[in-house]
Amino acid sequence: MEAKDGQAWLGTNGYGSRREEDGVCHDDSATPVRANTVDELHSLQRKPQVVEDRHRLQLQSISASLASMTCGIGPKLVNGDPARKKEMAGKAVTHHQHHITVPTITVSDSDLKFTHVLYNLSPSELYEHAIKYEKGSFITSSGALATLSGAKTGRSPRDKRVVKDETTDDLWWGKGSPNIEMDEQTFLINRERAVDYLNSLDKVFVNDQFLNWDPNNRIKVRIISARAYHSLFMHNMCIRPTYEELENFGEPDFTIYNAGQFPCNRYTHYMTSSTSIDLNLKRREMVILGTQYAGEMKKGLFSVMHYLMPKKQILSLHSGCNMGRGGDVALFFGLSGTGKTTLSTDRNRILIGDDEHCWSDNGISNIEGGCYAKCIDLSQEKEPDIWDAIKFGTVLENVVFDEHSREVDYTEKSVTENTRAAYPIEYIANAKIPCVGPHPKNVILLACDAFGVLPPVSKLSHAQTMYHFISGYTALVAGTEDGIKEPQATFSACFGAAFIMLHPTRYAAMLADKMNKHGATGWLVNTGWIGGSYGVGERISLAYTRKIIDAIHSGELLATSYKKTDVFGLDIPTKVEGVPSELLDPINTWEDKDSYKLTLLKLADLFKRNFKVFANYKKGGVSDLADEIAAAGPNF
Ligand SMILES: Nc1ncnc2c1ncn2[C@@H]1O[C@H](COP(=O)(O)OP(=O)(O)O)[C@@H](O)[C@H]1O
Ligand SMILES: C=C(OP(=O)(O)O)C(=O)O
Ligand SMILES: [Ca+2]
Ligand SMILES: [Mn+2]
Repeated sequence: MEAKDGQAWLGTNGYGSRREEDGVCHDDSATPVRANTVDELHSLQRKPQVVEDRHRLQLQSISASLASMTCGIGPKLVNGDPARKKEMAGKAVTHHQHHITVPTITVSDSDLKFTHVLYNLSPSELYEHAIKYEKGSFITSSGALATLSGAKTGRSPRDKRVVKDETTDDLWWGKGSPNIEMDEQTFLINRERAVDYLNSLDKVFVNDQFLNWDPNNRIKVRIISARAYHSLFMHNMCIRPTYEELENFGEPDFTIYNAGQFPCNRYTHYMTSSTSIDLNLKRREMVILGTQYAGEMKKGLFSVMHYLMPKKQILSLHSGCNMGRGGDVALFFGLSGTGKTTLSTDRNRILIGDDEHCWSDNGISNIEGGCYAKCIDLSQEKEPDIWDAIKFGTVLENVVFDEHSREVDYTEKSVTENTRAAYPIEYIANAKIPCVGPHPKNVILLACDAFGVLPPVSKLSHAQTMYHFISGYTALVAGTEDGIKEPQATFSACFGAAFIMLHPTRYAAMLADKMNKHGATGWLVNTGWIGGSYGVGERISLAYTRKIIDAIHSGELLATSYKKTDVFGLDIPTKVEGVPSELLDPINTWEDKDSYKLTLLKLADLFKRNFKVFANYKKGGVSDLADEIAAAGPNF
């Protein structure tokens, strides 16, 4: 390129302000930076945090949390990133080097080291830690943080243990219960293992946050973990304190020690694998060993709420919740994968929460501050709001993406089918903040029936609502890798047997009472198969299910005409706006009518057998209703 052309080019590309009178190019159009070295320049970039006494108090409180049970004194803690220490060396900037030391006679090497505390970091800081130190962390094309949860890509309910002592006598123990017992001593052994592991690290992440948007029944939780992924996940999923709230946080009501990278010791009593999730309600602590699946923390805290809230006559619910513009609230119960998150996230309604709620005398409140959506086969067209929520700050677990463009392929199951996105609830455009609402008008029970015999929608009597709530049915198709399989029926009491702490009838009695008092209507919606079981039929389209849900919300379905089905005795509408009427009765969509009847009876039999244990249960407060509820199940 010739000089002349070069000058002409210079003059038109935006650098026109360069002075060239003396023939020399001066690069002085802007004020120069006040720095003599690159390091000095970099130190200008970040505004230091103001040192306050609260840092010292927080460190003391965290040190107490991390104290070993045997020596009773917490580790030496330093606020801030260990990597910044070297950078700051020899500088006057000591704001990140606040530490606490307890005068002791050092008897072990671990007393000589410092552990850095990364306290309530921002998403930006957590991204940087994840990307720098945690293999498998990447920024996707939409700005989300892609992470890997390691060997476990789902929860491990068989490894959950609950300490049995005088405070937990009234829990649900024994057959069918999710609460596998453990003694206090074993809990302390696992706790010590987790604490030693965390203290052996250079740095730990600490989140101090809240649960429950009902200000009168809010609890303070502390999560101590070793991964930025875990800290960002909980930042998104719990309620984020304001600066002032954090300043006055004080001591937590409940603490999680997440040492998920480190296994439990299989020689320890009660251990049946290298994973253990241990809940101690008296100590108000949970220990996680041997699993990095982040959902374990979220659902672990949910178990705690299932214990604490009913004590205050507040019903804890494994349900999604949204509200119409006119203030009508709907609950969506259902087991994993049945549509709580998908259907509570609705363009035309305000989202209160996707998974965990409380129903008190004042109405509904979300327990969490975020949502945890399944991402498998996610599409922008079908689920635009969830799609748009997957942006900077969102944790994307176990997804597969293009190495170069970082576009996520949501159809890809090579890591797991349980791919997930965790995002703060305000990432959904029409979220209700604070996440509270009035008493529900509709209670929708979701079942993904892969047998394809339950109607797409039925209106439930009061007794039927209780029957199906206690049954907690869904049927999914087991692992895809072994080819086509029979649908697997699952019955999970209260649509959340893995999380409830008291006998199911206790929650059912409260639900019956509240629905009665506030005049809520129960519905059963099958988000699963039509036209045959898995392998023959197909899953009902999300578009049709949304039409059905719209008709429930609008009141259209209360006004329409109904007919009763055989066997299950369900009332099904003859017409739903926007849904072909022949779909509404499953017998119409099955080509092989004999096979339909056999499958229907088979499912009814599974329901009957499952319900036997509850039919005779007289202890929980619904005993007077027991016969009526049992009679509301299938008859054949
Ligand atoms: N008709 C339907 N209704 C609801 N969800 C459906 C339907 N068809 C397919 N799906 C898919 O099923 C999954 C439901 O999962 P999700 O809403 O996360 O369940 P939950 O929150 O109850 O665990 C989503 O991936 C959704 O796209
Ligand atoms: C996070 C979970 O909940 P869900 O699938 O109901 O969203 C889970 O069961 O691990
Ligand atoms: Ca969900
Ligand atoms: Mn859920």
